[in-house]
Amino acid sequence: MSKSNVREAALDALIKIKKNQAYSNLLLNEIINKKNLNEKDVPLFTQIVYGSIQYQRKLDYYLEKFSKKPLNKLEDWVLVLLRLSIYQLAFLDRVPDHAILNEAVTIAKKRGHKGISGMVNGILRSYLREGPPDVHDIKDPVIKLAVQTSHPDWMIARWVKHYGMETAQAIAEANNIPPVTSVRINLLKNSREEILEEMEKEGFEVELSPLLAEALRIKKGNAADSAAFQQGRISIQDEGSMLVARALAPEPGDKILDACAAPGGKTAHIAELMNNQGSVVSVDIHDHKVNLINDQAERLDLEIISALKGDARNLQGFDAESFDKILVDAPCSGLGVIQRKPDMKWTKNEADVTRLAEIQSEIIDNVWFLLKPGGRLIYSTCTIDREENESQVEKFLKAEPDAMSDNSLIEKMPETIRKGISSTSSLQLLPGKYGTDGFYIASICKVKT
Ligand SMILES: C[S@@+](CC[C@H](N)C(=O)[O-])C[C@H]1O[C@@H](n2cnc3c(N)ncnc32)[C@H](O)[C@@H]1O
Repeated sequence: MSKSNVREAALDALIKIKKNQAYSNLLLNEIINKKNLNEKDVPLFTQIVYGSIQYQRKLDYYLEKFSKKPLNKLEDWVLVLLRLSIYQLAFLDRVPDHAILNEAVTIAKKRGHKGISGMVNGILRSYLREGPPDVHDIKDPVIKLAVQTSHPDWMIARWVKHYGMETAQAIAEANNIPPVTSVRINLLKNSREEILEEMEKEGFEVELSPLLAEALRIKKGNAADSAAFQQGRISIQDEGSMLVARALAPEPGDKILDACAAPGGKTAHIAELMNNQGSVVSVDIHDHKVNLINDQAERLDLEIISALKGDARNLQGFDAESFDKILVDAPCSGLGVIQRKPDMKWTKNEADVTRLAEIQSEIIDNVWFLLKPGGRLIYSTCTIDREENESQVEKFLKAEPDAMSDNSLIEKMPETIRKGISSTSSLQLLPGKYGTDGFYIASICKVKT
């Protein structure tokens, strides 16, 4: 397959992603198969698609300088074609500039009228002649950082407000670095050393996790292809996510409620830590997602998990004070996982944060009565927004007379992380800091009255 076909495939993928408002590996695989892309072309295809989304804001800043029409007046496919072409010119050096320009013009001729191919030609030629506009010319520091690191202004403005300029910059820069892939060892089936040795023999490059005794970091290779994954002896999971089950500290024989459980990553980890003894009731609001929890449980041979459909804002059929520990891994804006899902920068907005914060608060309020006195509730999200995190927990603690922050959380966290946090009952992992996703974890206990 020629490189131009790879670019057409990337164009189709980006148009679909724009239309569906979601980047997904499933969609990329579908296009790879449909377009019959060779294995050797897949990395370039993926890089063009991923990079054009990741750097969209910066690419638009470049395009705005050379386009006579405002970008929102261009047809979707034309804007996408311009973005992917500028992305290659600005960020990739393995294809010569003239080839990128010629192919963009050929695609524009094939899909549109002469005026469009002329416009594409003009914009790209001007970019090549004059080079990208200097981001340093932007006066407003928030907008400058937003363009430099390719984020929406509102997101950067919130991080500056919540964390200050320096940390906001570190977060935004970390979002453009490839994420760490880690796997969780099913310690009921094998030791970490056994898996390390086995995966290395299979050709993977693997490292011990500096944070968790049940985790490995995968430096090279797709862990889903390993025998250990296919035989239910490991799971692919971020280490930040693993720390949530550690914070819950489940013990064999416990009765646990996982109130927002699908696809079941944390549920499965909890059941493994319980040595498959006791019970984990795993609820999710979506029917099809409940099946995913069952699939996990079956794949890993975890028999103590009961998955069911339910709305955690109004759970029926359980006795009050019947659970030893509750996990609320709440639906959230996901702003801690932009490294993995760059499309979220363009699909989420501030209203989503506020809407989700309301749901989160309803969920904690409504599951609280199910916790035994002396029990603990872990509230976690994969976002870094204070409205969904600290503010949520503060509000809950104020409203519930029998709720108290649980200062034993810190003892359950790895030494490296302990050193870097000021609270003993909650922590905010920021992207890039420990090689994890951005996660918030808070521990709340129910006082015995
Ligand atoms: C962050 S995800 C949970 C991830 C999961 N804990 C894991 O580790 O695999 C949040 C989940 O909450 C579910 N959800 C959203 N609203 C809910 C509600 N009102 N009641 C129960 N589940 C809900 C979503 O379907 C989604 O699967």
